[in-house]
Amino acid sequence: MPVNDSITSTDQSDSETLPINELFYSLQGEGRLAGTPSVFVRTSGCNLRCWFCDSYHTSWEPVHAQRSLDTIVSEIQSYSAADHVVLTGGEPLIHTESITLMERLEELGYHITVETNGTIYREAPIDLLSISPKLSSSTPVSSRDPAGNGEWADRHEKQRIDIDTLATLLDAYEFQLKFVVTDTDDLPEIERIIDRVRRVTRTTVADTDVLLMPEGTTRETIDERRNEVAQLALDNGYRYTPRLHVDLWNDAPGT
Ligand SMILES: C[S@@+](CC[C@H](N)C(=O)[O-])C[C@H]1O[C@@H](n2cnc3c(N)ncnc32)[C@H](O)[C@@H]1O
Ligand SMILES: Nc1nc2[nH]cc(C(=O)O)c2c(=O)[nH]1
Ligand code: SF4
Ligand SMILES: [Mg+2]
Repeated sequence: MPVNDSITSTDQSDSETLPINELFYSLQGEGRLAGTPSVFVRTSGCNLRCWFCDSYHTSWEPVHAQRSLDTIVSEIQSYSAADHVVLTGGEPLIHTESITLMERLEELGYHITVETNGTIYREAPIDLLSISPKLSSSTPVSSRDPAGNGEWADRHEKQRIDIDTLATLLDAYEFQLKFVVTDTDDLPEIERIIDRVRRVTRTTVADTDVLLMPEGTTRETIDERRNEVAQLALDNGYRYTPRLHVDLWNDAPGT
């Protein structure tokens, strides 16, 4: 439990709401905080449509209940062992109300990680920005479209990488760059993106700030892919990140 959890907010946020797909307590499964007990708040709605999106009901078919920030904060506090919150989605930074939520959580002393696709800049009290820039292998071309016939492909392709926004985010926050790897062929594009960002940002992007994560939502898929992704990390000096939640709980909901 955060130390200053007795502070109550006096702002006008009681009337603000966010579309919430799910809220649950789990171990952070990905990235440099993997293994950390955390409350996950998953907003609904996304500006992209990755064909492999593991949160289908926030992107392709968004379903949600609008929930007041008060009830979201209360439910987070009900997990009394947690002092880390992960705000994810969908794309949490499409919602301005996400900022108010983070301001309230900061007042309460929580460590805040935001999982984002890196296409939107917002000023907010973020402790770790976990950016997952999307590669061309994420584009929902007709042969890989889970919901139609490639109707989203052009829009996704145009919006998935914005180097200036990425650089602005890296300059503003403690970050990790977490790439979803479907195949070893993804490597040249990852290198190009890092190279382009390094030319624009004022921050140093170390190779160990770059995390390679196997694509997959089930143990079977991760089993097939983890060794080649680990080898890519070894060969190039990048980090490998597991998907601990998949190892532990496979594709069970709320994990
Ligand atoms: C559902 S996204 C939500 C946050 C944000 N929209 C984003 O993409 O970063 C959460 C994390 O899951 C990753 N992800 C989504 N589908 C995946 C899959 N099939 N395999 C591996 N990682 C996946 C994303 O790249 C991101 O790091
Ligand atoms: N355990 C667990 N860790 C995660 N790290 C990032 C997640 C996400 O969906 O953003 C996630 C998730 O869905 N579950
Ligand atoms: S950007 Fe994130 S939430 Fe949106 S479709 Fe891709 S993986 Fe899913
Ligand atoms: Mg997930």
